[in-house]
Amino acid sequence: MPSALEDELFPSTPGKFKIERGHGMNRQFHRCFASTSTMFLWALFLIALTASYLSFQSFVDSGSRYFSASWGGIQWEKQVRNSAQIHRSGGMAVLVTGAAGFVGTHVSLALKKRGDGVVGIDNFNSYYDPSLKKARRSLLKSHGVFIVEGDINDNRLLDKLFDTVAFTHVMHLAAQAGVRYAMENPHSYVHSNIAGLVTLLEVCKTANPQPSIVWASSSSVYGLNDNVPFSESDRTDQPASLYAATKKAGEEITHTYNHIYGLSVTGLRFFTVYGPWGRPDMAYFSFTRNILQGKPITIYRGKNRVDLARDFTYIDDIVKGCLGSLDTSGKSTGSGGKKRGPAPYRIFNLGNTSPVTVPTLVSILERHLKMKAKKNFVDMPGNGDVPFTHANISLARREFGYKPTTDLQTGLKKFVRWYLSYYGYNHGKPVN
Ligand SMILES: O=C(O)[C@H]1O[C@H](OP(=O)(O)OP(=O)(O)OC[C@H]2O[C@@H](n3ccc(=O)[nH]c3=O)[C@H](O)[C@@H]2O)[C@H](O)[C@@H](O)[C@H]1O
Repeated sequence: MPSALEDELFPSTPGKFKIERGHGMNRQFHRCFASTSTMFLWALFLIALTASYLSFQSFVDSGSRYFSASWGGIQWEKQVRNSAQIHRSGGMAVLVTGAAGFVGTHVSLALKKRGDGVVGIDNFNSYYDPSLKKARRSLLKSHGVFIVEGDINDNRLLDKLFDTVAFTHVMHLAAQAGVRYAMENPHSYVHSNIAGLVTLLEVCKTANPQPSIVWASSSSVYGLNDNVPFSESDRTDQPASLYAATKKAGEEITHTYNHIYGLSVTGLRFFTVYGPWGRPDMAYFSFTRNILQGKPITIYRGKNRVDLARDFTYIDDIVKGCLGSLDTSGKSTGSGGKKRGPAPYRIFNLGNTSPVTVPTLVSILERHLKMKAKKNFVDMPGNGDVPFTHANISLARREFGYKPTTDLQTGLKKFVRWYLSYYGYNHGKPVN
């Protein structure tokens, strides 16, 4: 015989109540009460079931994150320590964020070649083809540089890295780059350029000893400034894109950490960096790809059909600027999260000082590729672009002898040579 409760919870047929259970007000009331409590118990049961499913799911998620973490363990620590070994007297141990990126790869290589210790960190995101980032990683690996796969928002990983190596410097190049993409995916800029930066600074501030920090700001912070050439003292409170706004915010945020915690900080305003192993999202790179594939390219034009111009800067010059900044960065003064005295806070333009228009860039590429571009000229859409950039580099020259030596013609020649060999072209034709 089923109990009364069982009977209520699991009525054998829905019509059963009507037929078997009584008549009159009392019965009606009982029936109503019984069905309400049944529903209530069912609801409780379902809630409990959902809650246990969700907590199981989160256990599985965190468990798999833990077990599939691509960092940690004795072997991993050994790789990190080996990569960080210094092979010259007075050398530095540098943590390079965004090491599988364009600038990150070149800077890591240059540091390693002169005997500094280098450990990279990169999240290998898919903003552009991750296979290019993996190829850069292989290049670095062949020179003894180890890149940890992880995100700068992961403070446990950063803490672990600082526990493993007493980094003297951080070269912070990890960022969400690209001016126009900010309209498509604004949150990725906040995630990397703001939240990631703060996570990194929090770890650096408590590290003992504190490292000196050199990081990538951008020429885009000048925004609508029209003082030419752009000097570090010019106004930077009129950003034209969210990308620029996050880089400007980075300058303010790093200033705060310098002021409160005594971190030595140098911000570098890069001017449209180009060269071998570059970024496929940038104009010179995507133009090259399209010209070779016979596809049209879009060339933006400013107000009154004025050509846009950029102070294109070759990667080797930028690398010299980065190394010069690291070498002259001065020490952080804090320890255990406390400031012990004032520390350097610096900002430098790293540009080329000779702006070139975008149509001229295209004609140089046509010459090197020996192919004509199919050009579509369109009015510059309101997507964050600025009409021109032009760097005054006298501060960097004075401070660490920064002197760019590669003009666009020469730099693009080197880029095209790399492009053709990397993507397997022979005399302009793809090699199968
Ligand atoms: O100095 C910086 O701080 C930034 O430099 C770079 O931004 P930009 O100077 O905008 O470079 P890039 O995209 O190559 O466009 C170059 C020119 O081609 C024009 N452009 C672009 C695309 C296109 O299809 N057509 C076109 O005319 C375009 O209008 C522009 O005039 C970095 O990407 C950025 O991450 C940041 O580091």
